[in-house]
Amino acid sequence: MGPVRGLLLGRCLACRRVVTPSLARVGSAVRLGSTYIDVFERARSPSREPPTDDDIERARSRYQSRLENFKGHKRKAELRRKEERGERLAESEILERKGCSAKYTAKVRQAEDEWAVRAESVKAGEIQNTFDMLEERGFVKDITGSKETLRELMRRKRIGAYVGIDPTASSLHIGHLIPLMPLFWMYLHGYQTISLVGGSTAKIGDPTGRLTSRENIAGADMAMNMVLMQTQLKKLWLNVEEEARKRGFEKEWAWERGIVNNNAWWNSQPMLEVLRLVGTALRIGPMLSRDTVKQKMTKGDGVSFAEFSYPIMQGWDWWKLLCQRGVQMQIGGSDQFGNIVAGIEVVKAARENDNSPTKPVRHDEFDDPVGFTTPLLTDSSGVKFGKSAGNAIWLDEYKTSVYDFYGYFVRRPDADVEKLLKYFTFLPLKEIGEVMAEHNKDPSKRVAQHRLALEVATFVHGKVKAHEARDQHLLMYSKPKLSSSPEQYQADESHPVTVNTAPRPDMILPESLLLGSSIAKILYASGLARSTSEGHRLARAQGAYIGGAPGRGNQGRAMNPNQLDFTSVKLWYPQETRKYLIDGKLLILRKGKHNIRIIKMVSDEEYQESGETYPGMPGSGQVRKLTTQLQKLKCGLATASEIEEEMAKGRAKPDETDTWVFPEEKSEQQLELETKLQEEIAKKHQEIAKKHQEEADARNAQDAKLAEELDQAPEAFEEQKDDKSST
Ligand SMILES: Nc1ncnc2c1ncn2[C@@H]1O[C@H](COP(=O)(O)OP(=O)(O)OP(=O)(O)O)[C@@H](O)[C@H]1O
Ligand SMILES: N[C@@H](Cc1ccc(O)cc1)C(=O)O
Repeated sequence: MGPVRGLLLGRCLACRRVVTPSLARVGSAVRLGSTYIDVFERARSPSREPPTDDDIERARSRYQSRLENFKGHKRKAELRRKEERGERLAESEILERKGCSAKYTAKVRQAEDEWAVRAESVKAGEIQNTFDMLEERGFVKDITGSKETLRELMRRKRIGAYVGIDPTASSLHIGHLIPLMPLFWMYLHGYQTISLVGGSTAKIGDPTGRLTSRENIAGADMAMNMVLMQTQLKKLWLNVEEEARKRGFEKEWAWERGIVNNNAWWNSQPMLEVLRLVGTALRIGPMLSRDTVKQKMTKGDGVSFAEFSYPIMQGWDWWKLLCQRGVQMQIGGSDQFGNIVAGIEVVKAARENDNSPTKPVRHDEFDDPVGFTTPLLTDSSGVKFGKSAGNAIWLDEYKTSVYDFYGYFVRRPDADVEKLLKYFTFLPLKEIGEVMAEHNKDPSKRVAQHRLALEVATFVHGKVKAHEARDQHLLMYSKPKLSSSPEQYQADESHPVTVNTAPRPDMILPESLLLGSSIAKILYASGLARSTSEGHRLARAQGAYIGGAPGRGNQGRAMNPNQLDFTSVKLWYPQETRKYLIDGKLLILRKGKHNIRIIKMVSDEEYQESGETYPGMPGSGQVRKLTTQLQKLKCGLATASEIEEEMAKGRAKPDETDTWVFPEEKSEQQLELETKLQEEIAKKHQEIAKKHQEEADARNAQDAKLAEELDQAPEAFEEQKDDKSST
């Protein structure tokens, strides 16, 4: 009350007049909250200019904010005392203490209240515990602690969870979906969820379950894998949103999903910090006795120090995610159990040794890190599906076509199909039961397999491609009964590029183009612009982006493959592009959100040998051919019909050397020339038609004249005829 009393009672907040002690005394009922009004009223004096309404309003708001400030201080002190007593602070209280905006804090508080209501409903058995749902669907194999603690934790807290994947290949595969699906389900039930791309861990390579070390991946390939994988994850997350809409999940403000790359911390991580926080606590003995280490040391090619440290790196990721995003849970395939257990040790050690005031505090067992693993998806011979085993079914349609992807699921045996429906689809269990009942009436129809294939293909590749694949399969194996009309496909295709319709992102382009041409030409060649001039416009309007930031110095230092932020493309000199090359050979361009090109630079000879061509390639012929045809037509060297015939031939059998990377996209110049040619042809046709008409008119006129003359003098006509025939 002290400082406030001084402020408020010392001076009237409206007229700024000093309030004398006697005035303050008059307001004996003066209390915080009414102070201003009382003091102000009493400060009014006929000898002074009375304050205006504006003065009063200003004073009122000044008073209000001081009051709030005061209340804030009081509240912060209260929270500090609560923390000192060792009591748990809610997330909103922590934010309040940190001085976060009142609006945001209020939202967090509301989310907490909603979660508390939900937790009570789960306790009362009105809502299913999310853990039970995951277990029912078969996602839980091993748990790191007691099942009851995990259930209770998931009931009480809107915890954060993550799944990590190393970008050691250019695509995800269906094996990855197994630990990702419970993460997606948790998102749909309101938890905070993160998918992590292990840009740094991939450089070391997880030795789990291997006898030989992973091969080093070149910087450019790693950067390409990271971009492709992040793009795929983004696509999956957007399709999860779509599933949520479809299945009636109502999205709340507190739902959180994200993709992070562990480069974000490893790129600037002092080794000393890791050694100090966790290195001192972890014991070599138990680490050496881990199965992976023992197996690889005795039966494989030995264990490098880096491989030995891999679980610590993975655990450090968890610690970082716990500090930054409150991620308390890790999910992985069953081969990850050892790494998850090691991660728990790392997190505990780091928490113990970290002295920073902002570290996540442990109050009880519900603050401990927890994890569970999912079963492994294996092929018919029991081998884990994965890139190392070489049996992966990829999510990238250019590595496994949508048709083959669909086919894989259609071929699943009857005995597995129900389990797979639970793993891979968002269908409620009741609906899965109905599908199975229908299937069991006549298993030869493979109703459940088709449903499974359609659901997964829709989730991964989008509705249009999934239905196309389904229809192709039905056509192949049974009498077609297509339920999806072509209009359905067109409806989606008429949209601009979306995650599910984006063209193939990786391509090659020759060195001479990438290092010797304007960025506008490169945008055109990569299919991101429809012409060089559109490329110009895009660059000028900064509507296209390039991966990373330029290297320093005139020569252009190769870009750091780990820094995959995007910078707006500008109209720079051709030699500037070099600065954006990753590892001297990879260029990443983007237009809009989803239209990405990962361009590998190859020598001109290599490009020529590949037989590829790109829009705007010198001598690729389209524009030249059209110009020649136009000139021929104008100079009368060819007739309109001949040109038309030639054009029709070109359409019916496209010249092999004319196959463009994105043939559906014609350049503006080409379109313009085509239009001109069409106009010219039409003009020629018109001219010919007009000439024919004139000739016909002339002939008709002559005939009419003759007929008239004949009418008048038939004999004369006969004579004329006779004359003609005699000559
Ligand atoms: N076939 C699978 N079944 C279930 N989970 C899998 C499968 N394949 C990978 N995972 C899980 O996906 C996550 C990422 O796996 P990872 O990056 O090691 O891919 P991978 O294809 O298994 O690699 P590799 O075959 O080279 O070991 C891990 O949690 C892993 O357990
Ligand atoms: N080690 C995991 C990937 C991973 C990487 C980093 C993490 O923080 C978590 C998981 C695997 O290879 O399957």
